[in-house]
Amino acid sequence: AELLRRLLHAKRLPLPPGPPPRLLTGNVHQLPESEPWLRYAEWAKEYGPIVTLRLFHKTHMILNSGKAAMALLDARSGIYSDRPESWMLGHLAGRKQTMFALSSADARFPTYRRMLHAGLGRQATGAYQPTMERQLKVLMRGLGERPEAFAVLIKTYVASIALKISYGYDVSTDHDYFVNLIEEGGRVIDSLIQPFYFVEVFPLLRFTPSCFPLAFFKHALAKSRPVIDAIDVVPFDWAKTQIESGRYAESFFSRYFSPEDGHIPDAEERDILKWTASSIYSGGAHTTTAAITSFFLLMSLHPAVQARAQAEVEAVVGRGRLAAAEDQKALPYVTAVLKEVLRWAPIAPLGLRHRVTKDDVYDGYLIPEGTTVIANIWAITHDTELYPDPSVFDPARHLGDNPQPNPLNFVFGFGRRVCPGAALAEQSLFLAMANILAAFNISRARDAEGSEIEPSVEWRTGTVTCATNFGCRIVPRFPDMLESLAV
Ligand code: HEM
Repeated sequence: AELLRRLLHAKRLPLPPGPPPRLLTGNVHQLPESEPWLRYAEWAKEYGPIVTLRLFHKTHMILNSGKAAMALLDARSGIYSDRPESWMLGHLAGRKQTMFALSSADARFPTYRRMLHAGLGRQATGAYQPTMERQLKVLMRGLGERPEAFAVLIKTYVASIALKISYGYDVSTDHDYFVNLIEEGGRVIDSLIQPFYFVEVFPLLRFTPSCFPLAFFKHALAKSRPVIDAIDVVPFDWAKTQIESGRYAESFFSRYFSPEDGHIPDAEERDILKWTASSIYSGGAHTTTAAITSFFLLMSLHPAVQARAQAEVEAVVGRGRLAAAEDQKALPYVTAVLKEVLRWAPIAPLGLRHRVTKDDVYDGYLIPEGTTVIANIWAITHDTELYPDPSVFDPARHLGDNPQPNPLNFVFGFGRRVCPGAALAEQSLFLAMANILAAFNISRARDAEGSEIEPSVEWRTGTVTCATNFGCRIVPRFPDMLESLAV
């Protein structure tokens, strides 16, 4: 009765405030084309930590404080863990059952999460150490030989780990067939999300003939579908053939396709395996690549931080071996660098969208069922109450008796949808950062006269953001150290 009373009362409560919408289109005209998280954070100063936007008839709420995000997405995750529907990508492009889009009400949801937890959680990541170490050596030798190619070397390092863990596949070169295939598919998916398609607002448009003026989305789909489908199907078929031939490496795929108890997966189980295995690359590749790229940028800009971290690695690990996951506890400053990189430049600044499945009330405001809820992770990690002087890059804020809140609790998302790859990401980032610090000096790029160039960084706008268009100088500290890294 109390709940009913609360809900009836709730219907009369106001929505959290936001910029005034237009009659039909709502706030569509105010949405910024680039780095929207900055504008949302500005609006929060004017309207409060939760900002309501209306996009045509759909209500969106942006959570701009850690307090609101944790109170709703973590503490009430039972009703805040669904995903909003996407007609274009989910229904029409056939990606409704990817890990990222799957409804939390779907019977498969707990199975997906359980499988990824078992395959990527803290316990499992230890088994991937040899793979990571091998790829790390390839990365470090590559940086020694062609430092100017650092962006592509980072991408290959991350892709190699993801494809080995997911399918047991070895990436051969910087221009690997699988990597190119999945990257191309990812670009096409982005192109289906970025432009605005009317079918998202008027789903009935999906029944119109292709020649109908507003049905141009059908042409985009017809061109994209084969490229998108290949992302999940081609690696799946490859791994299946390997297992059937008896020559395969242990992987997430082999563990479920050919389990120790000899169980033969049925069609439903194979479909589940297809989507979960492919989410490892799709979820892990661009994110981890972007984080290592930010690390290079930030080290080039902050030589004192770099020198302190290098001294720590040298004192604990020395020069005779690579830093391993077990060293992390003894390397608090390097760990603080990792946290600060992800705080200063959160990789998924707006996370992934959640959907509320029941009317809710927070701080005197109504959050109606069906609302799309977005955590502005960038605003949270730049909240002056949590992180004084948030624009200053200072790893020391994470050290001492009173460290500032651990940003890893925000940057990987929230509640039942929290990133299942967080432990793996942390480990591969730690290994890359500690070992690169041990072996290289990173500084600003230089012009022809040898003067340092101030980088003019651009941040790509998308689900995953990444620093682009900057150069840096990467010089081996001890050349003989790289020579000893036989793969
Ligand atoms: C620095 C690296 C990474 C960052 C910053 C990151 C961040 C995130 C965020 C913010 C979400 C959305 C959570 C939410 O909805 O609240 C997410 C989801 C996800 N991430 Fe990550 N991630 C990273 C690395 C990885 C890795 C390495 C993998 C896999 C190997 C991975 C797989 C996934 C998957 C499958 C989801 C979807 C979960 C779901 O919808 O239930 N991520 N990640």
